[in-house]
Amino acid sequence: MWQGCAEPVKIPPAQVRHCATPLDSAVMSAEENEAASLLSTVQAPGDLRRLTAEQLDVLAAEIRDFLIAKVSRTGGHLGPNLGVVELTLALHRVFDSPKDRILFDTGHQAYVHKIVTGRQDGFDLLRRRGGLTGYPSQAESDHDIIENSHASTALSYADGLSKAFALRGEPRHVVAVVGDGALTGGMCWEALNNIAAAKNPLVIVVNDNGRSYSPTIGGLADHLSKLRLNPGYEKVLDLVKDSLGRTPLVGPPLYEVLHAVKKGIKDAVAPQAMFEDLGIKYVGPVDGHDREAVESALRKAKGFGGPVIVHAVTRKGFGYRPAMEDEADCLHGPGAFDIETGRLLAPASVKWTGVFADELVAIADERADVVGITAAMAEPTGIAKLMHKYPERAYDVGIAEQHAVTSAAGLAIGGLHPVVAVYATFLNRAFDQVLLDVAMHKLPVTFVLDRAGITGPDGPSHYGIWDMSVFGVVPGLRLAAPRDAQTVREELREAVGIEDGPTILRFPTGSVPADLPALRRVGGVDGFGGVDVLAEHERKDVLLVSVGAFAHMAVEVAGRLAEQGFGVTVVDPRWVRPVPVEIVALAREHRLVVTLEDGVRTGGVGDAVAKSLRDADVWVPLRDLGVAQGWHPHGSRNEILADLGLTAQDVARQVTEWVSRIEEPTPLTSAPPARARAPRR
Ligand SMILES: Cc1ncc(C[n+]2csc(CCOP(=O)(O)OP(=O)(O)O)c2C)c(N)n1
Ligand SMILES: CC(=O)[C@@H](O)[C@H](O)COP(=O)(O)O
Ligand SMILES: [Mg+2]
Repeated sequence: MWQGCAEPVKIPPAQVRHCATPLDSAVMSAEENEAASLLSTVQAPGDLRRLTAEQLDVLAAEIRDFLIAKVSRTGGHLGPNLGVVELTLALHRVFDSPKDRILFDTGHQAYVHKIVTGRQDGFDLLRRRGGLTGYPSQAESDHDIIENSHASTALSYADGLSKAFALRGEPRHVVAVVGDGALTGGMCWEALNNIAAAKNPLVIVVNDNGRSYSPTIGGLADHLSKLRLNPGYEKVLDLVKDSLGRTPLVGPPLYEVLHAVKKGIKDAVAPQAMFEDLGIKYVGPVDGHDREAVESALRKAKGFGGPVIVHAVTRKGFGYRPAMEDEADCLHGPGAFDIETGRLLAPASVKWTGVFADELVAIADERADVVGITAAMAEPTGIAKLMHKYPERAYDVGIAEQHAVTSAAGLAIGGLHPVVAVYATFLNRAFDQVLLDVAMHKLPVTFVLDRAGITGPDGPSHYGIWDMSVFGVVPGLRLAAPRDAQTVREELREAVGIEDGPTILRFPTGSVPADLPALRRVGGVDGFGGVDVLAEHERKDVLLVSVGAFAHMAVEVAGRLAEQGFGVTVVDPRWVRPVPVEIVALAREHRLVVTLEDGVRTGGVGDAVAKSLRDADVWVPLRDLGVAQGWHPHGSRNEILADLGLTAQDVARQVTEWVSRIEEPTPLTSAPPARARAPRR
């Protein structure tokens, strides 16, 4: 099985300058690059069609220079895009976008598409506020369609789009580029089943670089590697045809006989039966870095008149040695990096993920029943640390979150305690599995949601802001939001200690803040639960319920209000869903309750606390702060939080305004005051 990014295949001369030496400094500077003759002349796909083969080779090299120079500054998906330079040039030469529609699955590999569709100037602000998004964007270009960065959706879009064109009688081609990793997602197979049945013209380009982050797992990956390692069926047939064609008399009829038994030949030279048995023609495998070969395969597919797969074999990080030699993930999505070495520029720091990974391994040392599951993201989620120490107790299921959850249910039924680690946003697609396959069966499965809350550069489809609302409705599910490293360790242990239902732990992207010890803990039983008091004052004007990583901000807010004479009690519920009973008791002692969460307000912790107070007949006014419902643009995490008013300064100002509007309680000399009316929202 191919393990690295640096599989020994021929490197076209025009690309050699990035591979001459490990420290090859031939990469042009951004300024030189901008002056590059060919790249600056390409503003639309039509410009590609007037270039010669030699010019296109030089253009491919210039695009690689451009990608390395730009992404080294902004960070982004370098490896995937270096791998699709020739493929994308071929696509835009063979098909006529936007009349023909080119869809990119996941969309992280669409930088070259953006470069050749008039957006080179935007790369200085790639994934930054006001700049290009890291994925296709309809607002940026009518060449773009899928904005969702979640994998395995493109074939379903393509199925629908091709049906629409067929029904409307529009002679437009639909092309979907899907990675071998994305192909491990179940939706792809639901789509292939329908695509085969519909028989509409549809070109599926499998961009097979053998990797998601790490080498792609599973039977499909093995099948693709068999195809990769076999000479292309078409090449063999062409060879047979040529040689037989030159044989007088016997030749041509014999070729026809051979062609008639092509099934046998195919199985022999290119076992792609799986696709053909599905009713989808297969073309390839083709060297995805040989642009002319790719164009030839695409033209063949374009003219086929039905669903057809073009299997392109590429290399992630192609043409840039530090990426090709990066065993972890071929520089899949680095932050800013040094061009000479490929090493990240950001100083090392303790990340939330690392704290989780270390504690998971420590727990696994003590408990043989604890196992880990990742959906093709072992390194990014920290499961890799468990995988290295206990390879038999960590499972990479591919980009298959729904399967991951129900497989975890199976593991739990089998007597184990699975820890499923995914990014918060990706668990959305497995809601039904969490609800009915895990929770309804009261199974001990722990979900660890990394990148919870506003993440930033990846934009709205990556924001992990729905989990506390969506999973808060699951009966028997308990959800914790640690505030620092110490509470990650504590709450992870509490979670794996729960055997009668699912648990969720959620924490944001990036570096973990300093530990914030509690002044005291209220409630909690047998080492589980309890609400931590982080700050308090002799006055009890405001109960500030701070969720997870917002704790430091909340304590700063309390300090700001104390300067104005208002007393704020800051509490961290730790387990936020269901709402701890202690919160209701604490609310009774205050004049105003404010909740603060890195998640959508709708159905979030604030709404849940308000409901708890109502149910307990506690009529203290409550205001909730969190992420407004909507599609928030990309930017840095702090920029987006500031846009949402989620900064200490904004929160302090808002709380001051609210508490100032509530009359001070008058000493009880007459009938108890009428119920305080919650301020109009
Ligand atoms: C549902 C979902 N799960 C996980 C991810 C994270 N992710 C982004 S790219 C990627 C690997 C994709 O591999 P592949 O489709 O082969 O594309 P390549 O990067 O190799 O070009 C993963 C797992 C995602 N975007 N969507
Ligand atoms: C495309 C995708 O889904 C991932 O590559 C994602 O961009 C990774 O995000 P982080 O950089 O936060 O790990
Ligand atoms: Mg791949």
